[in-house]
Amino acid sequence: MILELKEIHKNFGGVSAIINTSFAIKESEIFGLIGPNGAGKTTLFNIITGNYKPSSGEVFFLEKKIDHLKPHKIVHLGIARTFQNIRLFSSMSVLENVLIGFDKSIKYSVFEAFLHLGRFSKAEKNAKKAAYEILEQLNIAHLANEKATSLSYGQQRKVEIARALATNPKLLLLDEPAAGMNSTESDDLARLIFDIRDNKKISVLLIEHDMKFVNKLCDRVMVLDYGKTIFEGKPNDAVQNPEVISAYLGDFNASS
Ligand SMILES: Nc1ncnc2c1ncn2[C@@H]1O[C@H](COP(=O)(O)OP(=O)(O)OP(=O)(O)O)[C@@H](O)[C@H]1O
Repeated sequence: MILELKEIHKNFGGVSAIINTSFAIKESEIFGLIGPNGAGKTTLFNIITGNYKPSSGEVFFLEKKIDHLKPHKIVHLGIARTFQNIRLFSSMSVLENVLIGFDKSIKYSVFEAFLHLGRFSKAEKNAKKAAYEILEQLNIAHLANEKATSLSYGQQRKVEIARALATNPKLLLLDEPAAGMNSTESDDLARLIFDIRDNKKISVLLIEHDMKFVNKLCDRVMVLDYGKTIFEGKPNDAVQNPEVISAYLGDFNASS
């Protein structure tokens, strides 16, 4: 297992956002987290990335217990994420936004950086080359010098994914990656996620409301409702499960 959550509870004051949730993701799996607004999906992401501590329960990444670690340590171990609301640096170019992801792998002294010497310029050159390779894989290398926030919504989401990939993750967490995309963009994104999984052997955990996207992409899904797990299994079975339909999918089934 690449990731394992055991009996997670999370309370915010009087609100139980997550109630006794356990699940595990296998290596090279694409796993979907779905459920209505406020179900606790983003809270689970924040627990996995170390932004929230669970009230109780444990999180293991590649068999190592990580629920007590700070977010930057967890990035170093190999978990990267994107956000529901895109978080790019507006004054920076696409390339510069992606280069931020490489910080953890660049080792040089402040003195070397100041003089643009030795390891600094070598590390900088290597990081730029690797950033271009990622941008090429995502078909946005031609936009490297554009201001990140001048791009279309779909392209900005790709820049966020590029920045996450720059940290060289083993597990990628995507929070509503297809939100706001048209069907051509979301088909393109699905191909990209398959490509990341197949060629880079990165496991993917994603939150998504677009059930067609989830059906196409995910090996397994977990459905949350008010912090409780109401289903875990194949997406095709989820859409036929009565509890899932009444909690979440009524509209989806009626419209498809
Ligand atoms: N920092 C916080 N402080 C207090 N309550 C919080 C906090 N973060 C989340 N919650 C509460 O926890 C519950 C779960 O919220 P969460 O954002 O995880 O849901 P979600 O499934 O990601 O919803 P959405 O699909 O709208 O993003 C909600 O009741 C929310 O108000």
